[in-house]
Amino acid sequence: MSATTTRIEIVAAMIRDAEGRVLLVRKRGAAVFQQPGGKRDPGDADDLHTLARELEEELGCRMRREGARLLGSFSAPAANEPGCEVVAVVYEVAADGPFEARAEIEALCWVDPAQPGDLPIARLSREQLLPLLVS
Ligand SMILES: Nc1nc2c([nH]c(=O)n2[C@@H]2O[C@H](COP(=O)(O)OP(=O)(O)OP(=O)(O)O)[C@@H](O)[C@H]2O)c(=O)[nH]1
Repeated sequence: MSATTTRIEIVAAMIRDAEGRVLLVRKRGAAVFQQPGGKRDPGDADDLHTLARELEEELGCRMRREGARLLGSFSAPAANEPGCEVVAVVYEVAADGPFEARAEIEALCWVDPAQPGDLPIARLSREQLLPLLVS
């Protein structure tokens, strides 16, 4: 990416179920699935606050701050904004469901990180985040 590439900075979540599958979401009108999360708001106290707010808005679930694990910062070409780069601070977190598609989320799915198959998945998730969970 060049120095002039527009960066989209987000906080993103890896949420796993009892079988180890990872929760992905697809925004309305988008072609690919990606991690739940989103951009920071000025009123957010910290990144976990951003994440809890986004997860509640998008999925109606309650994130647990305790046990949150910072996985790192990752970047890739943005899924929905041509020519932009997404830079994501990513946490593995637990959340209490039920999980349902809300607000701008049209669909959600649980994916085996070792075998995502041919589901359309954003590059950040497919190339960098899902592989972190494969031992
Ligand atoms: N949330 C999220 N965004 C991602 C991921 N991968 C990726 O390329 N992106 C890009 O980053 C953009 C972030 O926008 P967003 O829609 O999640 O942010 P937001 O909820 O704050 O939206 P808003 O701008 O409508 O308030 C997405 O449109 C997408 O192009 C990902 O794993 N999670």
